[in-house]
Amino acid sequence: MPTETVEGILDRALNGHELSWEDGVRLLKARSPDAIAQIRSTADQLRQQQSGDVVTYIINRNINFTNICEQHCSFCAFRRDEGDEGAYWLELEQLLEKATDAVQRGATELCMQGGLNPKATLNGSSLAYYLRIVTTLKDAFPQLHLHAFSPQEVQFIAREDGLSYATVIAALRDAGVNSLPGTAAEVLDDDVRRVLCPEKIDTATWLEIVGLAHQQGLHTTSTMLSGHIETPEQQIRHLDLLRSLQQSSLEKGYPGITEFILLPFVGQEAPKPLRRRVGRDQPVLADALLLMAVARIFLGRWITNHQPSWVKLGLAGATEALTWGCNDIGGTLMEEHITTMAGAQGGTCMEVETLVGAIASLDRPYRQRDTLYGVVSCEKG
Ligand SMILES: C[S@@+](CC[C@H](N)C(=O)[O-])C[C@H]1O[C@@H](n2cnc3c(N)ncnc32)[C@H](O)[C@@H]1O
Ligand SMILES: Nc1c(NC[C@H](O)[C@H](O)[C@H](O)CO)[nH]c(=O)[nH]c1=O
Ligand SMILES: N[C@@H](Cc1ccc(O)cc1)C(=O)O
Ligand code: SF4
Repeated sequence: MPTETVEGILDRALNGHELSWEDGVRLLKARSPDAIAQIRSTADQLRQQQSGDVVTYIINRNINFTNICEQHCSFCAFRRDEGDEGAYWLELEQLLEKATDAVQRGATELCMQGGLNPKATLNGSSLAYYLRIVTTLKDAFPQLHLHAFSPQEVQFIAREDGLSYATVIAALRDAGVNSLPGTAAEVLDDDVRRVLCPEKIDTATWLEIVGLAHQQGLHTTSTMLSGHIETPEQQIRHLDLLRSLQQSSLEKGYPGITEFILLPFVGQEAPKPLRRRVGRDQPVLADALLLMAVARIFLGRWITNHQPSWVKLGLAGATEALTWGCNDIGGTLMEEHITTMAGAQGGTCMEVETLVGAIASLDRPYRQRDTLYGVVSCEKG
């Protein structure tokens, strides 16, 4: 059978057909400027059909409560051993101060994740320690959305305390966690994971924990760490797994994945072996843009919110991504450590005026959203 043209594949996508893995790989391997322009234009049309012209943003704050981590992911410049220079572990009062400041600045969300610190326990329990963080913040700010703890952190707590994933997720939820970040996905391919994050949960476990979070009534986001050793085939396999997981969660009437965020690898200060192997310090914008466009086309109606990372691509790069299928510019973040420590150039904080200015520069309307893409009322409180 002759291979279908890129145009043929894009036509099918525009007509609402689901693309196969082969179709996706074909698109990602396109090299001619014409084909790439067609992919961009299709992603932009689908963005328009699926989420309209409005570009959303969120007022949120990152809090990374510790960088002490027992794992050694080969891309991670954030982690430290206890006692290392730069190792930190925030007290509850410091978390409360940061949350108070965030609320005063209009935040609706705290995005919280950290290192995997076996000493972070309360009465010998890792879960009790995490629950105390959650209840402390929620008691002070019940209205604040806690978007917290990656599937890897859920597995860490479960392992430390000998509990099931479902028990951990339910306890976090009952204490006030409102949704889970879909980090630790990296590339959902166990060959890639053996090199990138050999100590992390495997592909099946990531999918299991995110599926369980949905089953327990929590939305999650989804991410991909791109631009290191992975192949186009592995990138599409990752998107395919996200799409199937979303189909299965929504079919059962569970909440699902709210958005897809591409996280291009920043190598500058990353540990030397991977940095040398990848051979570049900053992401290649053109590669990230093409992948974001293909993600919009491939995920189709199943995941309709797409966010670039201004931390990793810079605000100009993230703004350009809004014309390659993205419909959200992300959060104000207020602070960012993980990729900034890896040498990211995009900055650590954005003012609302800066984000909406970037959106307006494309003549697109903007709107503040909450974590689940709901409307945030204009009243300031
Ligand atoms: C640092 S972890 C924090 C939560 C938890 N320790 C975990 O690994 O799930 C959050 C995510 O940051 C991203 N990240 C870390 N280092 C990065 C780098 N050098 N470039 C781009 N993204 C990075 C990875 O995708 C990782 O899953
Ligand atoms: N928090 C980081 C993001 N994006 C996440 C959003 O800000 C937000 O938490 C999510 O959309 C849920 O509402 N992207 C990064 O590259 N780095 C971050 O630290
Ligand atoms: N994935 C997180 C955001 C995030 C991404 C990259 C990071 O380094 C940190 C946080 C989310 O779901 O919102
Ligand atoms: S990515 Fe997360 S688990 Fe891996 S070393 Fe960094 S902080 Fe630890």
